[in-house]
Amino acid sequence: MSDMTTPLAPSGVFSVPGKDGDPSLREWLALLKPRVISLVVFTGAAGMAVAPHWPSIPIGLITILCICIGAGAAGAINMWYDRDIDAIMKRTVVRPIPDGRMPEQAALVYGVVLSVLSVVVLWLATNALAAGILAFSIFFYSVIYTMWLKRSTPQNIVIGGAAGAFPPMIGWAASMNSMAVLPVAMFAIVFLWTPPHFWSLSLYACKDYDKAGIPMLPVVKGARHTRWQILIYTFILTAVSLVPSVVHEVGLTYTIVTSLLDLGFILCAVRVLNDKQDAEGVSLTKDKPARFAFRYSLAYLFLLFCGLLVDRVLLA
Ligand code: HEM
Ligand SMILES: CC(C)=CCC/C(C)=C/CC/C(C)=C/COP(=O)(O)OP(=O)(O)O
Repeated sequence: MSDMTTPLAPSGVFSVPGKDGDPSLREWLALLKPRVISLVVFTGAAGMAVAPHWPSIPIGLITILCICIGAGAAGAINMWYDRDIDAIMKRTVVRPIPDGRMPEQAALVYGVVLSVLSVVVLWLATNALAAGILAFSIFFYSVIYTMWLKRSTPQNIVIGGAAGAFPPMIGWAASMNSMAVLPVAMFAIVFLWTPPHFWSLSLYACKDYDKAGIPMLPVVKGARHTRWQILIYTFILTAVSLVPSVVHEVGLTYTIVTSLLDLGFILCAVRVLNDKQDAEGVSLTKDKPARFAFRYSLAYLFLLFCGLLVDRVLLA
């Protein structure tokens, strides 16, 4: 267990320029966490598409681009602030800043400029509501989660998960310039999905987080506690995932697809709970059920939103 009383702060020791001169396009792209934001952007596009009225195709594309750039910019600010801990963890040491391929100030300027650009363009192209939620999500992820919660509480993900849950509301607001039950339900689904998504990964990345002094749940409360929390949140998620059906915003297709996905997620969480490897309170890094649950979480969210799209758009 780590001493959580003195969270690490960025030290400024990585202010070296890129190894081979200026960073290449590859480094600039890597700062945007492209793989992670692909799913974030998909949920945002889904929020826009399930709304009763669509914006024109150019405005729709600009909205998707702004969510993409805004989420990526928040990721760049996250990587700038986390450069000290990213240099300690095996999973993140290859990132452009700790690897010395990206000057740290350049990453910060890039993140801030792209954040402002994405919000202003979205405002001009759509409305203040959509732009305001995007601005709040960027602030929430880069300041509230990254600079505060991540290093100070094991509940970091539970609260910080809100940042990644806003894109469906941004998409809907871009289409409608108003809010409704369905986008709020989509927010709640992503919000409640985040703990089982992340805690599954944190079970097998626990040593890294411990080494970096980050109070992730398995580091502070142990693996058994985390396994129970994954199961509890999975149950809550499965209940909330059916809210769109209960409020008659979707039909049988979504309900069937989501019920099957829910069943699979519960089975994953039960397997994670029953994993005996840490019965002595020690978590090993080769946690196969947790690795599977993490991958399943990604498929779950993608397919659930596909179900929603099929139900609301194709079969409407
Ligand atoms: C605070 C909330 C979240 C945390 C702390 C979190 C954490 C993580 C971490 C640590 C990884 C591994 C990334 C890597 O190895 O570079 C990851 C992967 C991923 N996350 Fe999350 N996540 C969160 C929310 C989300 C949300 C809201 C989405 C999408 C809606 C998402 C989608 C993904 C995807 C697609 C990957 C896989 C990336 C790959 O294949 O490399 N995450 N997440
Ligand atoms: C529109 C908008 C701003 C959306 C935000 C999107 C968002 C919150 C994505 C979160 C995804 C993510 C990789 C979190 C990891 O945080 P981490 O820093 O704990 O993970 P790390 O250790 O891999 O850096």
